[in-house]
Amino acid sequence: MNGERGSVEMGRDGYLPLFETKVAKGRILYRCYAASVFVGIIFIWVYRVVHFPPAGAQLLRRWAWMGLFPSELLFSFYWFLTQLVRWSPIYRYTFKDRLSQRYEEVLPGIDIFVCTADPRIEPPIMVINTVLSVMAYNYPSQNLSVYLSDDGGSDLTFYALLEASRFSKHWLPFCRKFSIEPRSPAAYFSTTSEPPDSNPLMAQEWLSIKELYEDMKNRIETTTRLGRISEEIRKEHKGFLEWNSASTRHDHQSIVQIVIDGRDPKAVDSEGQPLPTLVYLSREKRPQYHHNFKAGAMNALIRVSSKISNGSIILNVDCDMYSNNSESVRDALCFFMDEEKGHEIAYVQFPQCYDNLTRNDLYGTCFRVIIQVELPGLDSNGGPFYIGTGCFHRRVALCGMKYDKECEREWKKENDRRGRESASVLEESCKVLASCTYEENSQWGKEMGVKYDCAVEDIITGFSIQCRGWKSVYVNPERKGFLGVAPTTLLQSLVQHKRWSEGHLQMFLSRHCPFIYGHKKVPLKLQLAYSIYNLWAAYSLAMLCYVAVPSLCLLGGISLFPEIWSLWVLPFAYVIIAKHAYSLGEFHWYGGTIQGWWNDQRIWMFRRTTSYFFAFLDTILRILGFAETTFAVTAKVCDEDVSQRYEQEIMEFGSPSPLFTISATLALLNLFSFVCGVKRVVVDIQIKPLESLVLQIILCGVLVLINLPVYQGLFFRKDKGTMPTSVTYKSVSLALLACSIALY
Ligand SMILES: O=c1ccn([C@@H]2O[C@H](COP(=O)(O)OP(=O)(O)O[C@H]3O[C@H](CO)[C@@H](O)[C@H](O)[C@H]3O)[C@@H](O)[C@H]2O)c(=O)[nH]1
Ligand SMILES: [Mn+2]
Repeated sequence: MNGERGSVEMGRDGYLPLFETKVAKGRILYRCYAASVFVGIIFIWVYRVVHFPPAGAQLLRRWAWMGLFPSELLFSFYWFLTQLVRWSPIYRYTFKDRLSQRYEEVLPGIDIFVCTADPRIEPPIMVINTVLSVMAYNYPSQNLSVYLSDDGGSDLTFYALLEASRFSKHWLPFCRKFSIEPRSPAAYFSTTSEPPDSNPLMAQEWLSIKELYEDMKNRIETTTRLGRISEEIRKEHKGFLEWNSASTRHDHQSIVQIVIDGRDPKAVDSEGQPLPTLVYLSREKRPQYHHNFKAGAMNALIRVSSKISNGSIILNVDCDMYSNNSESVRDALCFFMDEEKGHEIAYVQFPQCYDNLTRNDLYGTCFRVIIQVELPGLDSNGGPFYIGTGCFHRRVALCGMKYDKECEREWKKENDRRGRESASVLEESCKVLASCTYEENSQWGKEMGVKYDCAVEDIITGFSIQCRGWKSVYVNPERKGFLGVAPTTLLQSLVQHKRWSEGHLQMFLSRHCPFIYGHKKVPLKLQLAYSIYNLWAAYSLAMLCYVAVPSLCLLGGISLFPEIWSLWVLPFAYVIIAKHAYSLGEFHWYGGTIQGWWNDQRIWMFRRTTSYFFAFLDTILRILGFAETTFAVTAKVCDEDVSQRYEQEIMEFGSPSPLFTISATLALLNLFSFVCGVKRVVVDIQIKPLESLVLQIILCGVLVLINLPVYQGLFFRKDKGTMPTSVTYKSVSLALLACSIALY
């Protein structure tokens, strides 16, 4: 995987940098390939122009041509952009031993934000596992503060956090003593299910800590199932008084509870070592105020934390993204504290990885190629984007400050930042900072903090930081920094992509468009790289055209591609084969299976024809004022049988959704066309027209192959995850309708 180490950067004047950057190898070969494909693409364009059906020709054929050609142009543009990020990817490596030699005594304060929104689909036990994993970083506890933002405003989550604070007194020493990984108890006990025999001392403690954990887990899960906090528990902490009978998720005052006050000399673990500060925050919610989803939560966190601990580095994780590597903080600091380049870095992004992936990754969630090629490519083009989780920020940059060469950070002054106010006074004053009215007539959500009014608040925020002159870096250490929960059903995955592609398109069409907002502020190649993702939704039209038009024309015997014996076939064949062979090679090189690649192709087709298409429509509607930005939170739990099918890599349809109707209709349409095309070959044996339809028959055949799971879901499966009958009826009728229109 790390075969791509190229030139090594050396420090000048004996100065040893805290990180190094290596350029990917084998680029010459790659560039030759890219150039040859490019030539092929040009030939395809020429073919399309030269063979444009003349005015007298079939009208349908002209129309189809006018659909295909722009689609091909769009695909070519997309291909061109994706080559830009492959041109010279770079990889970063850190020197943590140098960091601790130079800076161990003056390490900066780190504030860690964990966001949760709904205790039903983000179970409190999962949330606190993430909290515990970040409390247990290999980092001085007095410099670490963990904030849990609960947009669900749930006393169940608060209760779980209290339990976690007690458990942490034993968990943190255990992690420290035996240097275990990962430090989320759930993840640790699932990877290490037996006490290690090699170390009898550890085995003893392992058993007792496991028992403590299981007890806590049972208590939390019982309470969560019950759905309310018993009177006895209520008496245990003053915090519960913040919930009264009138408060609901969408209507309650701000709640700030400093569960562990790191300044308190009594806040120590079972070995007398200090504990990190731990804060529960649920910002005020009122029906008449828009809460701006996760962006709103982040901004409340930024303000509240500035009052309590004011760490100069902020780490932000989603509630399912536990820390899988206790060294990540130090990895990130190697960038920020590097004497030569550190002062210009605004954020350090880790990839978003998952711990519940199956071997062939049916829903293509792991983004293998994006994580291992495109993000390193973005890094070399001007900096990766901020992807909302697993990202370390410099506080001032996140708050809206412009990069300024003059203002290099003095890390040494950081440590005497703590105020003397008591915890309860702090709690009261923080409530104001987390209130609905605080942001009225302010720059929050605009020039300060995380930006509002975009479904991908993270991307747009990161981009504006880059436009203010800051750099960002991407780091993907051997041991993954963070692991989360990937969606386990097709619908969840498609809905997530709808949100993303919609947000991206929204960004492209807003004043934050990379080409406008970024003009002269970031390199052109970075603007182009953002457009790859910004235009996801727009490519849906090209894809829809390509999966429907040639098949429909096949039914009517209308030819859209060169005859099989013509030389014009060559560029088509070359481009298609070379592109896919390369993509398969790339996928495999970075550890994917062949089946995984095939699944990936399928899911991209689904996304483009459904999620991105709906995102496109919704964006247009929103611009016209008919729809609002929403944020459908991805579920992190599912039923037993759903998760079993997920493990077996059986595609989950289950619930009726217009997204499924589209993909099923397209799948059936291709099936009918393919059958009809093959019938022409076998029964009619008309050689001449056949020759001009061969490419269409092949295309259609490939589409049928890739859609096999859809036919299974429509007709052959009996389990609960099959296609709902309503979808089957709708799609069959729609496909038949389309076919009959094409035939007559
Ligand atoms: O009103 C809200 C909605 C969501 N969240 C939290 O935001 C996080 C991300 O939500 P999730 O449903 O898991 O979305 P994903 O699609 O997995 O999230 C990715 O994409 C989002 C933007 O679309 C980013 O905000 C996320 O950080 C990024 O991981 C979760 O921790 C939620 O609890 C809130 O705090 N408040
Ligand atoms: Mn998520």
